[in-house]
Amino acid sequence: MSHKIGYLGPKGTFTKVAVDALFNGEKKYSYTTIPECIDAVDQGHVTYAVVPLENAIEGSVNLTIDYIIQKKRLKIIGEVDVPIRQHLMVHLDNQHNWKEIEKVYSHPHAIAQCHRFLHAELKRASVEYATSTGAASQYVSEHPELNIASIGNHLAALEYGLTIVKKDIHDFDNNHTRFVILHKGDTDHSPRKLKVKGYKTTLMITLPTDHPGALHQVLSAFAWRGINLSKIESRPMKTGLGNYFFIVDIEKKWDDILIPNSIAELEAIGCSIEILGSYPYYFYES
Ligand SMILES: O=C(O)C(=O)Cc1ccccc1
Repeated sequence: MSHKIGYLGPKGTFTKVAVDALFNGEKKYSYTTIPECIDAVDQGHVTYAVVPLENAIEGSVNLTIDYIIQKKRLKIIGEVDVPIRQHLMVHLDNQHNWKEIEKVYSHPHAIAQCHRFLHAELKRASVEYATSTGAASQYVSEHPELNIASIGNHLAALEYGLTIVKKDIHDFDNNHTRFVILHKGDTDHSPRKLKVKGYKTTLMITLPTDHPGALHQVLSAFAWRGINLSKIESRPMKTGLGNYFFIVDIEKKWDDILIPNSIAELEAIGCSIEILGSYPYYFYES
């Protein structure tokens, strides 16, 4: 059976690279923004959505985390970590005057990954944020009369017929992004192309306000059970300055003993816990 999969599009985005690596022969639907992708799963227009979650240089994609948390019925059911190479591209008509580019278009994370390059080589250019690197590249292809460039991957250049004028402009070599598959509920029937590398469980933990040392107790509940954490991050609750929740990634598949017991221990001190998913992460192969 073929499934419908939504992704952050249009053509030529990094998310499209991730979705093509994960799924074979499924129907893929492009959405312009991350919230639109997530809504499409929530409302049943697609069965799965693939969205970026975290970048090695820029950190979390807050829009994704905050929006998943609002739509708590969705679960993370898989993850792939994709290497990210950023290139500067222009319309063919502008390939010889790219050093005089006036505006650079891209997704905010792509811009953030190339700050040093932009500061050193394109000081006079202003930055224009787009919903994705694909959307930025499409805009550049449609406006040959403007002296503008986009930042994106080589597929975007191919898809939109743009010329890459400077390759590998990301500031740090080890540039990777985690993409996650979201689904309503835990049952997952779609076949994946990639081999499983390991398992993670992602929790959202809200601390009690009247309990000194609560974060320390959260960490020790996992530590004394020998459970490894691969990420801990605080996000504002949006209820006032100083109110946070924590996103914790555990390097472990859901089990019937260790994880439930650590959660019970944390609930006993007044923490509230949401399970955002317990899922395999895959080896990336292009
Ligand atoms: O805009 C894209 O192509 C995306 O898929 C989001 C993104 C942007 C920068 C790095 C990784 C993912």
